[in-house]
Amino acid sequence: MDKARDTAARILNEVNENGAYANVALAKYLRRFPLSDQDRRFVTELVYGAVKAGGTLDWILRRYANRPLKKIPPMVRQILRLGIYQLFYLDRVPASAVCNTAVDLTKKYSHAGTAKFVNAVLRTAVREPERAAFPQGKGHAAEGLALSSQHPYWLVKRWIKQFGFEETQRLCAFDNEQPVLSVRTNTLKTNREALLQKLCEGGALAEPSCWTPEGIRIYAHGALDELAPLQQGFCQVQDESSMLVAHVLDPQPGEFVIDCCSAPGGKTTHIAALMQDRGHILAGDVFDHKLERIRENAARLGIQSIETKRIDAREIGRMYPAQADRVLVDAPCSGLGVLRRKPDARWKKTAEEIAGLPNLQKEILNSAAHAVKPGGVLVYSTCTIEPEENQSVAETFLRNHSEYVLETAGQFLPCQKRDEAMVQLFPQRDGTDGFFIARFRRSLSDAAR
Ligand SMILES: C[S@@+](CC[C@H](N)C(=O)[O-])C[C@H]1O[C@@H](n2cnc3c(N)ncnc32)[C@H](O)[C@@H]1O
Repeated sequence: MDKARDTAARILNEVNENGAYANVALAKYLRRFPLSDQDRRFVTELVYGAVKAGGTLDWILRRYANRPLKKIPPMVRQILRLGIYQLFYLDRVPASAVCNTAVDLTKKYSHAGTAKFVNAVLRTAVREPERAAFPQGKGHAAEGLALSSQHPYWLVKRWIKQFGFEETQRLCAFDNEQPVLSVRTNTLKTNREALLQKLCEGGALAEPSCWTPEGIRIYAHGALDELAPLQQGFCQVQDESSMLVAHVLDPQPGEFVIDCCSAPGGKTTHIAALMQDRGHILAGDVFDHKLERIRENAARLGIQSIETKRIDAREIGRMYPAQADRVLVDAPCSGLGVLRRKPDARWKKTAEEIAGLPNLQKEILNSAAHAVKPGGVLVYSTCTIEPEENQSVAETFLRNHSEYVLETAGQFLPCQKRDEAMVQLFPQRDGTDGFFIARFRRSLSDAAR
Protein backbone atom coordinates (compact mmCIF):
# COMPACT_ATOMS: atom_id res chain seq x y z
CA MET A 1 0.00 0.00 0.00
CA ASP A 2 1.30 3.45 -0.93
CA LYS A 3 1.42 5.23 2.43
CA ALA A 4 2.08 8.68 1.01
CA ARG A 5 -0.92 8.69 -1.34
CA ASP A 6 -3.14 7.10 1.29
CA THR A 7 -2.23 9.87 3.73
CA ALA A 8 -2.77 12.52 1.04
CA ALA A 9 -6.22 11.10 0.18
CA ARG A 10 -7.29 11.13 3.83
CA ILE A 11 -6.11 14.71 4.31
CA LEU A 12 -7.92 15.73 1.13
CA ASN A 13 -11.05 14.08 2.48
CA GLU A 14 -10.82 16.19 5.68
CA VAL A 15 -10.44 19.35 3.63
CA ASN A 16 -13.03 18.66 0.92
CA GLU A 17 -15.68 16.84 2.94
CA ASN A 18 -15.26 18.16 6.49
CA GLY A 19 -14.17 21.74 5.80
CA ALA A 20 -10.76 21.39 7.49
CA TYR A 21 -8.02 23.91 6.67
CA ALA A 22 -5.38 22.31 4.45
CA ASN A 23 -2.41 23.37 6.59
CA VAL A 24 -4.07 22.23 9.83
CA ALA A 25 -5.15 18.84 8.44
CA LEU A 26 -1.73 18.31 6.86
CA ALA A 27 0.11 19.08 10.11
CA LYS A 28 -2.24 16.80 12.08
CA TYR A 29 -1.78 13.79 9.78
CA LEU A 30 1.96 14.24 9.39
CA ARG A 31 2.28 14.27 13.17
CA ARG A 32 0.09 11.21 13.59
CA PHE A 33 1.51 9.08 10.77
CA PRO A 34 5.28 9.42 10.54
CA LEU A 35 6.66 9.30 6.99
CA SER A 36 10.11 9.58 5.45
CA ASP A 37 11.22 13.15 4.57
CA GLN A 38 10.73 12.38 0.89
CA ASP A 39 7.19 11.10 1.46
CA ARG A 40 6.33 14.11 3.64
CA ARG A 41 7.39 16.42 0.83
CA PHE A 42 5.37 14.38 -1.68
CA VAL A 43 2.25 14.40 0.51
CA THR A 44 2.58 18.16 1.04
CA GLU A 45 2.93 18.75 -2.69
CA LEU A 46 -0.03 16.48 -3.50
CA VAL A 47 -2.32 17.99 -0.89
CA TYR A 48 -1.59 21.66 -1.58
CA GLY A 49 -1.58 21.06 -5.33
CA ALA A 50 -4.87 19.14 -5.37
CA VAL A 51 -6.57 21.54 -2.96
CA LYS A 52 -5.57 24.59 -4.98
CA ALA A 53 -6.62 22.97 -8.26
CA GLY A 54 -9.93 21.85 -6.64
CA GLY A 55 -12.66 22.92 -9.08
CA THR A 56 -10.39 22.53 -12.10
CA LEU A 57 -9.61 18.93 -11.13
CA ASP A 58 -13.33 18.21 -10.83
CA TRP A 59 -13.97 19.74 -14.25
CA ILE A 60 -11.30 17.46 -15.74
CA LEU A 61 -12.65 14.48 -13.83
CA ARG A 62 -16.12 15.07 -15.28
CA ARG A 63 -14.70 14.63 -18.80
CA TYR A 64 -13.90 11.01 -17.92
CA ALA A 65 -16.31 9.85 -15.22
CA ASN A 66 -19.60 8.44 -16.46
CA ARG A 67 -21.42 9.32 -13.24
CA PRO A 68 -21.95 12.51 -11.23
CA LEU A 69 -19.07 13.15 -8.83
CA LYS A 70 -21.58 13.42 -5.96
CA LYS A 71 -22.46 9.76 -6.46
CA ILE A 72 -18.85 8.60 -6.05
CA PRO A 73 -17.99 7.65 -2.43
CA PRO A 74 -16.00 10.50 -0.80
CA MET A 75 -12.69 8.65 -0.34
CA VAL A 76 -12.82 7.37 -3.91
CA ARG A 77 -13.47 10.92 -5.09
CA GLN A 78 -10.29 12.05 -3.34
CA ILE A 79 -8.33 9.18 -4.85
CA LEU A 80 -9.54 10.18 -8.31
CA ARG A 81 -8.71 13.85 -7.71
CA LEU A 82 -5.20 12.89 -6.64
CA GLY A 83 -4.85 10.65 -9.70
CA ILE A 84 -6.00 13.40 -12.06
CA TYR A 85 -3.72 15.91 -10.33
CA GLN A 86 -0.68 13.68 -10.79
CA LEU A 87 -1.52 12.88 -14.42
CA PHE A 88 -2.14 16.48 -15.49
CA TYR A 89 0.12 18.51 -13.21
CA LEU A 90 3.05 16.36 -12.07
CA ASP A 91 5.47 15.29 -14.79
CA ARG A 92 7.68 13.07 -12.76
CA VAL A 93 5.22 10.34 -11.71
CA PRO A 94 4.81 7.72 -14.47
CA ALA A 95 1.18 7.37 -15.58
CA SER A 96 1.13 3.63 -14.92
CA ALA A 97 2.24 4.18 -11.31
CA VAL A 98 -0.50 6.77 -10.86
CA CYS A 99 -3.19 4.38 -12.11
CA ASN A 100 -1.92 1.32 -10.23
CA THR A 101 -1.58 3.06 -6.88
CA ALA A 102 -5.03 4.66 -7.25
CA VAL A 103 -6.60 1.26 -7.97
CA ASP A 104 -4.84 -0.36 -4.99
CA LEU A 105 -5.94 2.45 -2.73
CA THR A 106 -9.54 2.21 -3.93
CA LYS A 107 -9.59 -1.49 -2.98
CA LYS A 108 -8.76 -0.45 0.58
CA TYR A 109 -11.74 1.90 0.78
CA SER A 110 -14.26 0.34 -1.58
CA HIS A 111 -15.06 -2.83 -3.53
CA ALA A 112 -13.59 -4.33 -6.68
CA GLY A 113 -16.25 -2.76 -8.96
CA THR A 114 -15.26 0.73 -7.84
CA ALA A 115 -11.59 -0.10 -8.34
CA LYS A 116 -12.44 -1.03 -11.94
CA PHE A 117 -14.23 2.28 -12.39
CA VAL A 118 -11.20 4.19 -11.05
CA ASN A 119 -8.94 2.22 -13.37
CA ALA A 120 -11.14 3.03 -16.38
CA VAL A 121 -11.35 6.75 -15.56
CA LEU A 122 -7.63 7.22 -15.08
CA ARG A 123 -6.53 5.06 -18.01
CA THR A 124 -8.90 6.92 -20.34
CA ALA A 125 -7.43 10.19 -19.09
CA VAL A 126 -3.96 8.89 -19.94
CA ARG A 127 -5.07 7.77 -23.44
CA GLU A 128 -7.23 10.78 -24.30
CA PRO A 129 -5.85 13.89 -22.56
CA GLU A 130 -7.32 16.10 -25.31
CA ARG A 131 -10.81 15.51 -23.87
CA ALA A 132 -9.73 17.79 -21.01
CA ALA A 133 -8.54 20.68 -23.20
CA PHE A 134 -9.86 23.88 -21.62
CA PRO A 135 -12.40 25.87 -23.66
CA GLN A 136 -10.93 28.86 -25.45
CA GLY A 137 -11.79 31.47 -28.03
CA LYS A 138 -14.68 33.89 -28.29
CA GLY A 139 -17.23 33.49 -25.53
CA HIS A 140 -15.04 31.11 -23.52
CA ALA A 141 -12.22 33.38 -22.35
CA ALA A 142 -13.47 33.75 -18.77
CA GLU A 143 -14.13 30.03 -18.33
CA GLY A 144 -10.77 29.16 -19.90
CA LEU A 145 -8.98 31.58 -17.57
CA ALA A 146 -10.85 30.22 -14.53
CA LEU A 147 -9.91 26.64 -15.39
CA SER A 148 -6.30 27.27 -16.35
CA SER A 149 -5.64 29.56 -13.37
CA GLN A 150 -7.51 27.26 -10.97
CA HIS A 151 -10.01 29.86 -9.76
CA PRO A 152 -13.81 29.59 -9.49
CA TYR A 153 -15.60 30.75 -12.64
CA TRP A 154 -17.94 33.11 -10.74
CA LEU A 155 -14.96 34.87 -9.18
CA VAL A 156 -13.11 35.29 -12.45
CA LYS A 157 -16.24 36.74 -14.07
CA ARG A 158 -16.65 39.12 -11.13
CA TRP A 159 -13.02 40.29 -11.36
CA ILE A 160 -13.18 40.71 -15.14
CA LYS A 161 -16.08 43.13 -14.59
CA GLN A 162 -14.03 45.01 -12.01
CA PHE A 163 -10.53 44.95 -13.54
CA GLY A 164 -10.85 43.83 -17.17
CA PHE A 165 -9.45 40.58 -18.59
CA GLU A 166 -5.72 41.26 -18.54
CA GLU A 167 -5.58 42.51 -14.97
CA THR A 168 -7.66 39.53 -13.88
CA GLN A 169 -5.14 37.27 -15.59
CA ARG A 170 -2.34 38.94 -13.61
CA LEU A 171 -4.32 38.75 -10.37
CA CYS A 172 -4.98 35.03 -10.81
CA ALA A 173 -1.33 34.42 -11.69
CA PHE A 174 -0.31 36.25 -8.50
CA ASP A 175 -2.59 34.01 -6.42
CA ASN A 176 -0.76 30.99 -7.80
CA GLU A 177 2.72 32.24 -6.93
CA GLN A 178 4.65 30.81 -4.02
CA PRO A 179 4.16 33.42 -1.27
CA VAL A 180 7.26 34.88 0.35
CA LEU A 181 7.38 34.53 4.13
CA SER A 182 7.45 37.92 5.79
CA VAL A 183 8.12 38.68 9.42
CA ARG A 184 7.90 41.81 11.52
CA THR A 185 10.84 42.65 13.75
CA ASN A 186 9.81 42.79 17.39
CA THR A 187 11.23 46.23 18.07
CA LEU A 188 10.66 45.71 21.80
CA LYS A 189 13.52 43.21 21.76
CA THR A 190 15.76 44.00 18.79
CA ASN A 191 16.14 46.01 15.59
CA ARG A 192 15.81 44.97 11.96
CA GLU A 193 19.55 44.90 11.18
CA ALA A 194 20.34 42.69 14.16
CA LEU A 195 17.44 40.37 13.30
CA LEU A 196 18.49 40.15 9.65
CA GLN A 197 21.94 39.15 10.78
CA LYS A 198 20.56 36.48 13.13
CA LEU A 199 18.31 35.08 10.39
CA CYS A 200 21.15 34.94 7.88
CA GLU A 201 23.53 33.35 10.42
CA GLY A 202 20.85 30.69 10.91
CA GLY A 203 20.94 29.91 7.18
CA ALA A 204 17.92 31.93 6.01
CA LEU A 205 17.96 34.09 2.91
CA ALA A 206 16.38 37.39 3.95
CA GLU A 207 16.14 41.06 2.98
CA PRO A 208 14.49 44.19 4.37
CA SER A 209 10.95 44.92 3.19
CA CYS A 210 10.48 48.14 1.23
CA TRP A 211 7.00 48.67 2.76
CA THR A 212 7.69 49.00 6.48
CA PRO A 213 10.73 49.75 8.63
CA GLU A 214 10.24 46.51 10.63
CA GLY A 215 9.42 44.14 7.80
CA ILE A 216 11.70 41.37 6.51
CA ARG A 217 11.14 39.08 3.54
CA ILE A 218 12.54 35.59 3.99
CA TYR A 219 13.13 33.65 0.79
CA ALA A 220 14.68 30.47 2.08
CA HIS A 221 14.17 28.99 5.51
CA GLY A 222 13.63 25.68 7.27
CA ALA A 223 10.51 24.70 9.23
CA LEU A 224 8.96 27.64 11.07
CA ASP A 225 9.06 25.85 14.42
CA GLU A 226 12.82 25.62 13.96
CA LEU A 227 13.32 29.29 13.08
CA ALA A 228 15.08 30.30 16.30
CA PRO A 229 14.53 34.09 16.20
CA LEU A 230 10.80 33.46 15.77
CA GLN A 231 10.62 31.02 18.68
CA GLN A 232 12.66 33.43 20.82
CA GLY A 233 10.22 36.28 20.20
CA PHE A 234 12.47 38.46 18.05
CA CYS A 235 9.86 38.55 15.30
CA GLN A 236 6.26 37.82 14.37
CA VAL A 237 5.04 36.27 11.12
CA GLN A 238 2.95 38.96 9.44
CA ASP A 239 2.23 39.91 5.84
CA GLU A 240 3.88 43.09 4.61
CA SER A 241 0.68 44.92 3.75
CA SER A 242 -0.90 43.89 7.05
CA MET A 243 2.00 45.68 8.81
CA LEU A 244 0.86 48.97 7.30
CA VAL A 245 -2.34 49.02 9.35
CA ALA A 246 -0.79 49.73 12.76
CA HIS A 247 1.26 52.54 11.18
CA VAL A 248 -1.93 54.13 9.85
CA LEU A 249 -3.50 53.81 13.31
CA ASP A 250 -0.33 55.50 14.66
CA PRO A 251 -0.81 54.61 18.35
CA GLN A 252 1.19 56.49 20.98
CA PRO A 253 2.72 55.24 24.25
CA GLY A 254 0.36 55.53 27.21
CA GLU A 255 -2.88 55.48 25.19
CA PHE A 256 -5.94 53.25 25.50
CA VAL A 257 -6.39 51.41 22.20
CA ILE A 258 -9.13 48.94 21.27
CA ASP A 259 -8.47 46.33 18.59
CA CYS A 260 -11.99 44.98 17.97
CA CYS A 261 -11.35 41.98 15.73
CA SER A 262 -7.90 41.09 16.87
CA ALA A 263 -7.14 37.38 16.72
CA PRO A 264 -4.54 35.97 16.22
CA GLY A 265 -2.98 39.27 17.20
CA GLY A 266 -0.66 40.18 14.32
CA LYS A 267 -1.75 43.80 14.40
CA THR A 268 -2.39 43.93 18.18
CA THR A 269 1.20 42.95 18.92
CA HIS A 270 2.43 45.45 16.33
CA ILE A 271 0.37 48.19 18.01
CA ALA A 272 1.95 47.21 21.35
CA ALA A 273 5.43 47.50 19.86
CA LEU A 274 4.69 50.95 18.38
CA MET A 275 3.45 52.01 21.85
CA GLN A 276 6.67 50.65 23.39
CA ASP A 277 4.44 48.36 25.43
CA ARG A 278 3.23 51.35 27.45
CA GLY A 279 -0.50 51.94 27.77
CA HIS A 280 -3.48 49.58 27.52
CA ILE A 281 -4.60 47.59 24.50
CA LEU A 282 -7.93 45.82 24.66
CA ALA A 283 -7.86 42.95 22.16
CA GLY A 284 -11.36 41.64 21.44
CA ASP A 285 -12.62 38.78 19.30
CA VAL A 286 -15.75 36.66 19.26
CA PHE A 287 -13.89 33.36 19.50
CA ASP A 288 -12.34 32.29 22.80
CA HIS A 289 -9.97 29.77 21.21
CA LYS A 290 -8.61 32.51 18.96
CA LEU A 291 -7.93 34.79 21.94
CA GLU A 292 -5.57 32.12 23.22
CA ARG A 293 -3.42 32.66 20.12
CA ILE A 294 -3.09 36.36 20.97
CA ARG A 295 -1.98 35.53 24.50
CA GLU A 296 0.59 33.05 23.17
CA ASN A 297 1.96 35.60 20.70
CA ALA A 298 2.09 38.35 23.33
CA ALA A 299 3.92 36.07 25.78
CA ARG A 300 6.45 34.98 23.16
CA LEU A 301 7.08 38.60 22.16
CA GLY A 302 7.37 39.73 25.80
CA ILE A 303 4.37 42.10 25.68
CA GLN A 304 2.53 43.13 28.87
CA SER A 305 0.12 45.81 27.68
CA ILE A 306 -2.47 43.59 25.95
CA GLU A 307 -5.69 42.49 27.65
CA THR A 308 -7.73 39.92 25.72
CA LYS A 309 -11.49 39.72 26.02
CA ARG A 310 -14.25 37.83 24.23
CA ILE A 311 -16.47 40.58 22.85
CA ASP A 312 -18.74 40.80 19.87
CA ALA A 313 -17.44 43.95 18.21
CA ARG A 314 -21.02 45.03 17.55
CA GLU A 315 -21.23 45.65 21.32
CA ILE A 316 -17.96 47.53 21.73
CA GLY A 317 -19.44 51.04 21.55
CA ARG A 318 -22.01 50.27 24.22
CA MET A 319 -19.36 48.72 26.50
CA TYR A 320 -16.68 51.41 26.14
CA PRO A 321 -18.51 54.62 25.15
CA ALA A 322 -16.13 57.41 24.07
CA GLN A 323 -13.28 55.81 26.02
CA ALA A 324 -10.56 54.84 23.55
CA ASP A 325 -7.89 57.07 22.06
CA ARG A 326 -7.84 54.83 19.01
CA VAL A 327 -9.92 51.94 17.75
CA LEU A 328 -8.96 49.47 15.05
CA VAL A 329 -11.58 47.49 13.15
CA ASP A 330 -9.68 44.86 11.17
CA ALA A 331 -12.94 43.45 9.95
CA PRO A 332 -13.93 39.89 9.10
CA CYS A 333 -13.94 39.94 5.28
CA SER A 334 -13.91 37.76 2.19
CA GLY A 335 -10.09 37.63 2.22
CA LEU A 336 -9.95 37.79 -1.57
CA GLY A 337 -6.72 39.78 -1.38
CA VAL A 338 -4.78 36.96 0.27
CA LEU A 339 -5.76 33.88 -1.74
CA ARG A 340 -2.15 33.01 -2.56
CA ARG A 341 -1.52 32.28 1.11
CA LYS A 342 -4.50 29.92 1.51
CA PRO A 343 -4.73 27.24 -1.18
CA ASP A 344 -8.16 26.04 -0.01
CA ALA A 345 -9.81 29.44 0.42
CA ARG A 346 -10.73 30.16 -3.20
CA TRP A 347 -13.05 27.15 -3.47
CA LYS A 348 -14.74 27.72 -0.11
CA LYS A 349 -16.00 31.25 -0.79
CA THR A 350 -19.35 31.96 -2.34
CA ALA A 351 -20.82 35.11 -3.84
CA GLU A 352 -23.75 34.82 -1.39
CA GLU A 353 -21.48 34.69 1.64
CA ILE A 354 -19.56 37.73 0.39
CA ALA A 355 -22.79 39.63 -0.21
CA GLY A 356 -23.65 39.26 3.50
CA LEU A 357 -20.36 40.70 4.78
CA PRO A 358 -20.84 44.46 4.26
CA ASN A 359 -23.77 44.47 6.70
CA LEU A 360 -21.66 42.92 9.45
CA GLN A 361 -18.74 45.23 8.62
CA LYS A 362 -20.99 48.31 8.79
CA GLU A 363 -22.50 47.19 12.10
CA ILE A 364 -19.06 46.66 13.63
CA LEU A 365 -17.78 49.99 12.36
CA ASN A 366 -20.88 51.81 13.67
CA SER A 367 -20.44 50.35 17.10
CA ALA A 368 -16.68 50.98 17.13
CA ALA A 369 -17.34 54.63 16.28
CA HIS A 370 -19.03 55.07 19.66
CA ALA A 371 -16.00 53.72 21.53
CA VAL A 372 -13.68 56.45 20.21
CA LYS A 373 -13.05 59.53 22.37
CA PRO A 374 -13.81 62.92 20.84
CA GLY A 375 -10.68 63.80 18.87
CA GLY A 376 -9.70 60.10 18.66
CA VAL A 377 -8.91 57.93 15.65
CA LEU A 378 -10.80 55.03 14.06
CA VAL A 379 -9.16 52.78 11.45
CA TYR A 380 -11.02 50.32 9.23
CA SER A 381 -9.07 47.64 7.37
CA THR A 382 -9.68 44.44 5.41
CA CYS A 383 -7.58 41.98 3.44
CA THR A 384 -9.84 42.09 0.43
CA ILE A 385 -10.06 43.95 -2.87
CA GLU A 386 -13.85 44.05 -3.15
CA PRO A 387 -15.19 47.64 -3.23
CA GLU A 388 -18.44 46.53 -1.54
CA GLU A 389 -16.47 45.58 1.59
CA ASN A 390 -14.07 48.51 1.41
CA GLN A 391 -14.84 51.92 -0.12
CA SER A 392 -18.62 51.37 0.08
CA VAL A 393 -18.49 50.50 3.78
CA ALA A 394 -16.28 53.52 4.49
CA GLU A 395 -18.48 55.85 2.44
CA THR A 396 -21.67 54.65 4.13
CA PHE A 397 -19.98 55.17 7.47
CA LEU A 398 -19.05 58.75 6.62
CA ARG A 399 -22.58 59.48 5.41
CA ASN A 400 -24.03 58.24 8.70
CA HIS A 401 -21.43 59.78 11.03
CA SER A 402 -21.02 63.47 10.46
CA GLU A 403 -18.92 63.61 13.63
CA TYR A 404 -16.13 61.82 11.72
CA VAL A 405 -13.86 63.07 8.95
CA LEU A 406 -11.81 60.97 6.59
CA GLU A 407 -8.06 61.47 6.95
CA THR A 408 -5.49 60.66 4.27
CA ALA A 409 -4.44 57.13 5.18
CA GLY A 410 -1.79 57.18 2.41
CA GLN A 411 0.16 59.81 4.34
CA PHE A 412 0.60 57.43 7.27
CA LEU A 413 2.30 54.72 5.23
CA PRO A 414 5.76 54.53 6.73
CA CYS A 415 7.95 54.05 3.65
CA GLN A 416 5.99 54.80 0.49
CA LYS A 417 3.54 57.63 1.12
CA ARG A 418 0.55 57.97 -1.18
CA ASP A 419 -1.98 60.71 -1.85
CA GLU A 420 -4.91 58.31 -1.57
CA ALA A 421 -7.35 59.08 1.21
CA MET A 422 -8.28 55.40 1.39
CA VAL A 423 -5.42 53.02 0.69
CA GLN A 424 -6.22 50.02 -1.49
CA LEU A 425 -3.36 47.69 -2.34
CA PHE A 426 -3.92 45.31 -5.23
CA PRO A 427 -1.80 42.18 -5.70
CA GLN A 428 -1.64 42.63 -9.47
CA ARG A 429 -0.60 46.30 -9.20
CA ASP A 430 1.38 46.54 -5.96
CA GLY A 431 2.89 43.06 -5.74
CA THR A 432 1.58 42.65 -2.17
CA ASP A 433 -1.40 40.98 -0.60
CA GLY A 434 -4.59 42.94 -1.30
CA PHE A 435 -5.38 45.24 1.60
CA PHE A 436 -7.67 48.17 2.34
CA ILE A 437 -7.13 50.84 5.01
CA ALA A 438 -9.24 53.90 5.85
CA ARG A 439 -8.62 56.28 8.73
CA PHE A 440 -11.27 58.49 10.34
CA ARG A 441 -10.98 61.11 13.09
CA ARG A 442 -13.80 61.94 15.46
CA SER A 443 -14.36 65.65 15.90
CA LEU A 444 -13.52 67.12 19.29
CA SER A 445 -16.91 68.67 19.86
CA ASP A 446 -19.51 66.17 18.64
CA ALA A 447 -20.76 63.14 20.46
CA ALA A 448 -21.40 60.11 18.21
CA ARG A 449 -25.08 59.72 17.40
C1 LIG B 1 -9.25 39.70 9.68
S1 LIG B 1 -9.36 38.74 11.10
C2 LIG B 1 -8.37 39.64 12.24
C3 LIG B 1 -6.90 39.49 12.07
C4 LIG B 1 -6.13 40.21 13.19
N1 LIG B 1 -6.52 41.59 13.30
C5 LIG B 1 -4.63 40.12 13.00
O1 LIG B 1 -4.02 41.07 12.50
O2 LIG B 1 -4.06 39.11 13.39
C6 LIG B 1 -10.96 39.08 11.66
C7 LIG B 1 -11.26 38.57 13.04
O3 LIG B 1 -12.57 39.02 13.38
C8 LIG B 1 -13.16 38.08 14.23
N2 LIG B 1 -14.60 38.37 14.25
C9 LIG B 1 -15.57 37.94 13.38
N3 LIG B 1 -16.76 38.45 13.74
C10 LIG B 1 -16.56 39.21 14.85
C11 LIG B 1 -17.40 39.97 15.69
N4 LIG B 1 -18.71 40.08 15.46
N5 LIG B 1 -16.84 40.58 16.75
C12 LIG B 1 -15.51 40.48 17.02
N6 LIG B 1 -14.67 39.77 16.24
C13 LIG B 1 -15.19 39.15 15.17
C14 LIG B 1 -12.73 36.76 13.65
O4 LIG B 1 -12.77 35.76 14.63
C15 LIG B 1 -11.29 37.07 13.20
O5 LIG B 1 -10.38 36.68 14.17
